[in-house]
Amino acid sequence: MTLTAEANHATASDRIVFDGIGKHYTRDGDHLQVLDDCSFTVEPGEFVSVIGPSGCGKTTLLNMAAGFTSPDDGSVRVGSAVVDGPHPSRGVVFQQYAIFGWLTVAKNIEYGLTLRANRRPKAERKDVVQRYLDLMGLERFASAYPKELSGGMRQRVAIARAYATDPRVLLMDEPFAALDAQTRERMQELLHETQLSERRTALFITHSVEEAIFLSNRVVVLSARPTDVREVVDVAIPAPRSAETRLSPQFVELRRHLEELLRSESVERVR
Ligand SMILES: Nc1ncnc2c1ncn2[C@@H]1O[C@H](COP(=O)(O)OP(=O)(O)OP(=O)(O)O)[C@@H](O)[C@H]1O
Repeated sequence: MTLTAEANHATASDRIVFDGIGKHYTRDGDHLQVLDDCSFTVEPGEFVSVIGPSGCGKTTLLNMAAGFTSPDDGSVRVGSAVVDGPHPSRGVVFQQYAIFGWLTVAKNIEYGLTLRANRRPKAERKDVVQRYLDLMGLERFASAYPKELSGGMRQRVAIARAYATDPRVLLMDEPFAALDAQTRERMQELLHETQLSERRTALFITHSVEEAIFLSNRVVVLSARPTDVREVVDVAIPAPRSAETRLSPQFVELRRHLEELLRSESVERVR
């Protein structure tokens, strides 16, 4: 099996297009041009990671797709619609555990399905919650509260909650950055397995080259600021991927190539 974008859920209306994005911030009265004519596409059902030098604007791009911030130039489109604000059709997972401490695991997963914009009948909600408890290995923790869970488990709840609302696209901003190395690898494997069964259109921000390769169909490498796309790399490694995949010559060669690209961008920046 390959990790191609033959979508289960995804349709052409789930394509994410970053088209000629420009964005600046004003800091201490100075103009900081972060993004400059940055363009790339996430095809329906595709999992795309974005990597780039520190501070190059990765989170800014994800926030634009989420509708939390808008570009100065260009546009972000999901399908034919220009993103102009948050919408439940775009699920977001952050680095911090953005789950509710006063709700059980099951209630956290169910939460989005109880909101007016996305309300489902009770029986359907129960099925959806069960499905994502199973997929994320949380069956035994359905009635636990977040404070009783490890960091990795809390992130599983956050991911399950994002999937449960059946979003057209998933936007994930370094969701595993705060986890220890072993938990992080296990989480990557879980997310990879989930992606194989769900085939959502997903945009994933990370600082980890290895994580990007392991999870993705393609990796977008951003340049140093003012940022545009330095290279888009295809990850033609068959799925399902496993711990051994990380040791394969193809994986190691891709990692070397991407690390070299990042290094050259960082060097250019400090010059
Ligand atoms: N609201 C803001 N006001 C001023 N500057 C900002 C704002 N948001 C981001 N920046 C600056 O814009 C640049 C890009 O930020 P962003 O968080 O998008 O980059 P990033 O690539 O995700 O960063 P990191 O690699 O540290 O995760 C950074 O220099 C950041 O300090």
